[in-house]
Amino acid sequence: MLIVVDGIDGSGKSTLCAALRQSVGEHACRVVRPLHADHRFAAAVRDLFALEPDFARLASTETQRAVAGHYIHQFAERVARDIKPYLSEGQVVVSDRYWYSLLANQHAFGVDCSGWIAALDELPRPDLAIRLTVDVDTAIRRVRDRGDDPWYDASFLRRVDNYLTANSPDFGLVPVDGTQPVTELVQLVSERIATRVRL
Ligand SMILES: Nc1ncnc2c1ncn2[C@@H]1O[C@H](COP(=O)(O)OP(=O)(O)OP(=O)(O)O)[C@@H](O)[C@H]1O
Ligand SMILES: Cc1cn([C@H]2C[C@H](O)[C@@H](COP(=O)(O)O)O2)c(=O)[nH]c1=O
Repeated sequence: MLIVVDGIDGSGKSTLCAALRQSVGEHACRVVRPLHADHRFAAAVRDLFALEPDFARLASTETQRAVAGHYIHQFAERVARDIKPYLSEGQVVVSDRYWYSLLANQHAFGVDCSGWIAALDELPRPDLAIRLTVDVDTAIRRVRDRGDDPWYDASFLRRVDNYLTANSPDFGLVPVDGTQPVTELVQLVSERIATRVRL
């Protein structure tokens, strides 16, 4: 079974994924982060931001398209390596992000990746995909309280959020209030999983 937890940075994805693994049982459940950025690559991208503060506005450049292509190919490779074999073994795989937020991030940079959707839709379809909803200011405050210095600003995250909100029905992403206590989120997701298993 494939469970996807998506949402903007700071929405609580990693926290919920870890709690779900505890709830399902560590032996039967894997948490994967197929979009987690390669540190050297991410550092190089951040250097570009430092050199050119308007980088996000130069999104239609070949550089940003190349970054998008890198993330999409890396994602497909990680799905093949870290998700598919474990689904075949009957494990529960909980994916922290899926291609939904990948496309949302590219959209926020101004790169239209809608041409990729048909190919991405060939990858394993989640049995349940939720989008944790948290307002952008709360999300950024959470990231800072966590001790991180976000590389994006509120307007970037708002563009990501708007894309995810607008495309949730088409992507089959179920919105879930991410400000609820983690214990309640785990219970809610577990109930939805049970419903689907019965179907
Ligand atoms: N339901 C919640 N209520 C209150 N605080 C939460 C909740 N879930 C997570 N947090 C806190 O918010 C912060 C961000 O959570 P987390 O790291 O899980 O978000 P994330 O969506 O995985 O972020 P990123 O995409 O940046 O990795 C953490 O400090 C976490 O403890
Ligand atoms: C720097 C940078 C990042 N992204 C995307 C790639 C991923 O979807 C997220 C980062 O995910 P993480 O779990 O927080 O590591 O951001 C991008 O599309 N373009 C970029 O330049």
